Amino acid sequence: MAGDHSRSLGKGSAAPGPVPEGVIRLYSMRFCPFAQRARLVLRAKGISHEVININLKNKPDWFFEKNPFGLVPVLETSKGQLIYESPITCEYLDEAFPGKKLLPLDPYERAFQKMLLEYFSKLTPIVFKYYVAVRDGQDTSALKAEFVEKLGKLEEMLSKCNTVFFGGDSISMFDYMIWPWFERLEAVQLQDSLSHTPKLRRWMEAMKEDPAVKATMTDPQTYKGYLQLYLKNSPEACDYGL
Ligand SMILES: N[C@@H](CCC(=O)N[C@@H](CSCC(=O)c1ccc([N+](=O)[O-])cc1)C(=O)NCC(=O)O)C(=O)O
Repeated sequence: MAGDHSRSLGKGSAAPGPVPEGVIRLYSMRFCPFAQRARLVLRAKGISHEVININLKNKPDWFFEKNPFGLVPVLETSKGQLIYESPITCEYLDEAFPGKKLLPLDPYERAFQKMLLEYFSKLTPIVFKYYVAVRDGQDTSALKAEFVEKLGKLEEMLSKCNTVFFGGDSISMFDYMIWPWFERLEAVQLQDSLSHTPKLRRWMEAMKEDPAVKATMTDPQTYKGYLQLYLKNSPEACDYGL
């Protein structure tokens, strides 16, 4: 069965067959933060799954039949149903499978997590832009200031929660939704942005203890190696380190 660390499928590869009964398939890429969201939820809920990695710099034609936008993550069920867009894949997994519910059951708490996620979605492009600017030797001070300011608001939100995690004293969906970007801060040289956010630092330490987080963790050096190739559009990027 294809796993999290399998080589990616590229142009010319045979399309995978139907998904076996009792399993869900994730189309992923080892270094994608959006796909990592789905991998975290699959692990946290103990869902039996297989992973097919896609070479995003040399995509197979058949992949566009899985997602017309050609992006990972995508879920495929044994009934041939396809689900994409990372928050939608994660909510689907939470609803369709038994076990611990990661989204709160209370309608306001659910809405709160979704509002936080909407806010967080404004931070993710800055991380990527910052890394590109560093690589190109550009002045990064404005991007850094914008990131620090937005992180400060997230710190305030966590402070108001008055708990270790955003949804209480145990991990919930929003924590998993944002973790992949925190894991990459060192690789993109933004870790010092956390110097004025003690609550977020404590949250990160607590996150690192979670089994799903541990199982999907990649070291900063490997991320750096991947990002350098990805930004050069190298077809080797997605298989970096294998
Ligand atoms: N809304 C979608 C977005 C999904 C998405 O964009 N996926 C990238 C793969 S991730 C690209 C990547 O490696 C990367 C690395 C670092 C950072 N960062 O540090 O912020 C961001 C992205 C992709 O498939 N791309 C394929 C394509 O663009 O053709 C969702 O929520 O599902």
